[in-house]
Formats: sequence, C-alpha cells, structure tokens
Amino acid sequence: MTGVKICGLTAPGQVEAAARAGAAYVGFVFFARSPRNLAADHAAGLALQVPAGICKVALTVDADDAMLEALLAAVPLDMLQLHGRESPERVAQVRARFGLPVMKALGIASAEDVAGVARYEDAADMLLLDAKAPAGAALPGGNGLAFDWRLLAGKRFSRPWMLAGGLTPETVARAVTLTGAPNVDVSSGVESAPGVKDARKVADFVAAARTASGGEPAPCLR
Ligand SMILES: O=C(O)c1ccccc1NCC(=O)[C@H](O)[C@H](O)COP(=O)(O)O
Repeated sequence: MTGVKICGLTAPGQVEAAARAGAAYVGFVFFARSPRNLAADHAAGLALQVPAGICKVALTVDADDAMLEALLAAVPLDMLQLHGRESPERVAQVRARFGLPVMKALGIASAEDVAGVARYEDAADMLLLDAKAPAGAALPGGNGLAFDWRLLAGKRFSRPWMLAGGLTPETVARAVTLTGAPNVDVSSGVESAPGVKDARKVADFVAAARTASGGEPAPCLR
C-alpha cells in the first residue's frame, strides 16, 4: 500500500481531512514566498492536532541553523524536508545537529538528475524526487508540474523515497505503477486554490494511490 504525504497544510480542517483520508505524512511549509507558508505558532497549533502515528514534516528551503533551531523549539515535528539547494554535506550536518530524520528533495528533469540522486543517498534518511522547478520560478516546489516518470522506471535507491510533482487523484496510480514509488507526495493536485486543500480531492488522492502497488512504504523514521 503506497504511503501518502499531503504537503502544505494551512488550516485545522485540512489536517483533519488528511488524517481521515489515511495520509501517513503531513507537511508544513516554512518558506516566506509560499502561499502555504506558516508562522511557527500557527504550525504548532496544527501539529498538535495531528493524530499520533502520522509523521509531521517541516519543509524548509536553504534554512540556516538559527531558523531550524527556532522552528524545532516551537513546533513538535518528526522530520525535516530540505527543499532548497542543500549540498550532501549540509544535509548530513542538519541530520547530525538536529537529531531528526532528514528528507532531501531533489529536482528531476533528466537522466543526469536521476544519476545525481546517488550523491545524497548516504547523507539523507529519505529522498523526495520532485519535478525540477522551471528557471525563474518563484517556488522550488509545489508548482503542480510533473516530470517524465519513465526516467525512474526500474530505478532502485538505497534509501526510502517519495515521488512528487504534479500528481493528482487522476494520475497518481499510473505514476506509482510506472515508477514503483513506495510513497507519494502531493500539494497543488489536491487544492481548490493555492494553500487551500480540498477534502474530497485529498480523500480521492489517497484512495487512488492505494490502488497501485509500488514498493514497501516507508515508516516515519523518527
Ligand atoms: O508548496 C510550496 O509552496 C513549496 C514552497 C517551497 C518549496 C517547496 C514547496 N512545496 C513542495 C511540495 O509541496 C511537494 O513536496 C512537491 O513539490 C509537490 O508539489 P506539487 O507539484 O504541488 O504536488
């Protein structure tokens, strides 16, 4: 059964919808330019509402230690998602310093990008293979763009991984079947407007993801 992460939750009803649908992970975005950006005190309230057993992931972009420290002091979190240009060395440093599992997001647009994933396999606990953001895009992720899933067909990684990028309730089963993804991550594809998750789409997405069988879904590694 494919593990599902619903990313970019911004309100209590959205947390409830993700939990009710059966999401294994929920993501909170901490990036000022994002329509899904949360202040720490708001995120703390949402995180406290997440039922036990669902992994609470903080998405940051090239955050420095001070920002991560402040975030972790304010919000009960289970995992850090690094969605910027963090090097393998920076990923390893964050992992060692903050004591939480780290998922590194990597943009994929070509076979070279897929080959480059290997650089992060020792540093990260989990990998998120996302569509590469177009040049000049305001956001490095959450753009609702898909990449050519055939690039991942038959690929194996030594770390648990998630597929992301432009997935929707209509496409997720095919994406899982083509890539063998054990876990999937979605944001725009289950929204009615940027930052507003639609409970019906969230439920349909989780149900559709579960009809396809990828690899063994990853537990929250905390
Ligand atoms: O969602 C954002 O606003 C965001 C901002 C900065 C970096 C990443 C961001 N989102 C990443 C995600 O929500 C997902 O991990 C992934 O990119 C899939 O997004 P989508 O294509 O919208 O389903």
